[in-house]
Amino acid sequence: MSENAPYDALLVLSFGGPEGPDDVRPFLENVTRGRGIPPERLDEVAEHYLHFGGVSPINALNRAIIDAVRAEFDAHGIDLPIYFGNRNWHPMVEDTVAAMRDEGIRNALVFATSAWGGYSGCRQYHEDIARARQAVDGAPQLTKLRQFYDHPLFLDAVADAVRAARVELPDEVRDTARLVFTAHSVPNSFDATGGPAEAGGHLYSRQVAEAARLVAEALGVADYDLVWQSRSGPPQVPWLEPDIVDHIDALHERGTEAVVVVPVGFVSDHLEVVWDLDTEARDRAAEHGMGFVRAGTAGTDPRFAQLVRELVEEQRNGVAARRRGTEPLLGVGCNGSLCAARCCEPPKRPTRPAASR
Ligand SMILES: CC1=C(CCC(=O)O)c2cc3nc(cc4[nH]c(cc5[nH]c(cc1n2)c(C)c5CCC(=O)O)c(CCC(=O)O)c4C)C(CCC(=O)O)=C3C
Ligand SMILES: [Fe+2]
Repeated sequence: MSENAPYDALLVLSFGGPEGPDDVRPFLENVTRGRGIPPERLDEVAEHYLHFGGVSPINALNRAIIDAVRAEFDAHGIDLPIYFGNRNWHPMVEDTVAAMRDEGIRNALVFATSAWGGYSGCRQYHEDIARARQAVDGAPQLTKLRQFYDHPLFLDAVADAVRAARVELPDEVRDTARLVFTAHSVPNSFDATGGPAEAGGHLYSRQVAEAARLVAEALGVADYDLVWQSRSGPPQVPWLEPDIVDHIDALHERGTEAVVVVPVGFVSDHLEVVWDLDTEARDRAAEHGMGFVRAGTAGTDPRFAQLVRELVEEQRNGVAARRRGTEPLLGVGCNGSLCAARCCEPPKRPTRPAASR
């Protein structure tokens, strides 16, 4: 096939999540295989899923994003079929890529549901693409679209979600409520190797920090915090800190009366949002008598579908990239090739201490 063949489909590639109680354990095993996550942590996370009947909201949210992108494509005369595949749960990306081949797809674009660079948000999706192609004879060519952490449509959707959340706070604390951005923590060692080596590392945390700054700027807020959530690995392995729940304690100590929590690190209200924020962080704030609201995520905003269309048009038609930030912006790769040589190279995984085996 010619390198210049037109693109003939879009694959939406995501994390995946369980759809019932029996899925929870096998899903968690898929996520954490070879990752050095302690079994106690898995028991705890399984409980979080079971609390919601073993169903993660993530698959339904991704299907809603796909419906919105379909409508956006139709409105703009883009006739690409849209497929859905996941890293960790059904529809698994390997099965989706096989179906794409069977339906005659030769050269597809891939939108991964993470705005960020870094191992988990970018390189691991390249790896998923490579693994799926390896599993499927005659797999289509798959070109991953870029990171979008500073795209105006993403930042404006987040800023409007903050405005909408703030209104829900009681009048007395609305103006003084502290803006707290949060994103998924990662091991420090993974953050350190994020991005191309010559760019200085820490691509993920730098992009998250810049997105938070740009959203705060759009809101006219000078003073805000950026914290992390959903840490998992063994306690002796350092991850990005502070944790959101510890931070709520710290803010309470300082006399903060209310918080607006902004999950800028996530595209949709999946389990890490509805458990770690809407349950754990909210309960802690309530214990302190603090006001608490949580902003929505960008995935349900109509601008999110426009963003996906713009990324497709950049790749398909050479339309210029729109962005507000200045951190390195990568993420494009064909058939699982990395953004740059050794980009986001994963350090050796921490192994579990002998005593816990
Ligand atoms: C940076 C990042 C994103 C954002 C970028 C992106 O969106 O891609 C993200 C998203 C998500 N993480 C998710 C779920 C989980 N992440 C886990 C574990 C881990 N995440 C990590 C990082 C990230 N994760 C890391 C470094 C680990 C340790 C294991 C490893 O080194 O790989 C575990 C294992 C159990 C535990 O929590 O310990 C689960 C269940 C879900 C789905 C939720 C649902 O089902 O609704 C989503 C969208
Ligand atoms: Fe995660």
